[in-house]
Amino acid sequence: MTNEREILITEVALRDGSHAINHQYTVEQVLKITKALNDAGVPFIEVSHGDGLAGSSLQYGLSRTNEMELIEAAVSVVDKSKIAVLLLPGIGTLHELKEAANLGAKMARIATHVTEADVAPQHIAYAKELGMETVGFLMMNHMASVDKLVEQAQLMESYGADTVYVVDSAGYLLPDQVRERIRALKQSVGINVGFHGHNNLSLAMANTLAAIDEGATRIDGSVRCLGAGAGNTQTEVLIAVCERMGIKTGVDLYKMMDLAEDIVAPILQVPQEITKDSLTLGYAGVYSSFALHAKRAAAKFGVDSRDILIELGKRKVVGGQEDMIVEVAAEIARNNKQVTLS
Ligand SMILES: CC[C@H](O)CC(=O)C(=O)O
Ligand SMILES: [Mn+2]
Repeated sequence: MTNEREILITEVALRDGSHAINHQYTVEQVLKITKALNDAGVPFIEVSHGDGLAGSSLQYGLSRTNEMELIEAAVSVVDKSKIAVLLLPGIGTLHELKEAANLGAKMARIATHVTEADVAPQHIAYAKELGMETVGFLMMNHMASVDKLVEQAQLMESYGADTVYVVDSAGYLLPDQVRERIRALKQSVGINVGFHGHNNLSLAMANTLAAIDEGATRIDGSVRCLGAGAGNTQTEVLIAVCERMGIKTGVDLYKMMDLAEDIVAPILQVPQEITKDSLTLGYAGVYSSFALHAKRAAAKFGVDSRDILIELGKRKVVGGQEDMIVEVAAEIARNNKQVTLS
């Protein structure tokens, strides 16, 4: 790998990490974590419901605290870092985008399924109008060919996105696949290229390093790994690895380690690790945020959650189709019963 690289980290524990704690963040926790991230020098801190602005619902999980209160709290303690928000068109609307911008959010990450960038132009244009930096966040990246990805990234660029991300929502991609994708984007778009990994196959760090090596400069990390499924690339570890490799992040390693150990670890109800469910997500190519829903459906219908996830992978279910989880669980339970009876 070449040295003298510089990357800008977006910390996602206060958004993707919200999945890991059932969207139970309090204002006090957000204040403490954001202040520590700001002091450590993290450039961007994303704060939203795990499924983006307005995600709080029975379908996606109810937030304990209104996310606008969390955004306001985060903004109140930063003097260096910028607060980012995630928005999935169809879940969040221009209304929430405006509210977040009015509270002081400076970056809007507009997330679409990897083949559906064309639902984003209105949101990207409005975020720009509100003076925000914009990101086109192409989720479930493994579900499109490299050519399709390039086409969709070019659409994001044409809508005015400042950055386009390869989002490995399922933690399914292998390092060579990440390389191929980032390389193709670097050759075909003129905007920043970013990478967001999930650790379901224990490849988040390897994939992130492959992305950086191919020229990705916007990188997502999550302190103590807090994120959907097995979590994201662990920020404090990434900082240490980047220091060893001569890649500049501008983030203070000791401060990040202290934040992880003293503030974030005690919030976790269970340690963030690769469980049989998160491993199955990565193996089957399923949306990381489906893990907890599948676990609940498995308990309700008395079936193995891995069978549900494997079936969801076969059906190529995407974000927004959470209702399919219960349907699949019920179907597996019916089939199991028939086998027992026959
Ligand atoms: C539902 C939004 C999703 O969690 C966004 C994301 O982080 C991903 O696709 O990995
Ligand atoms: Mn994610």
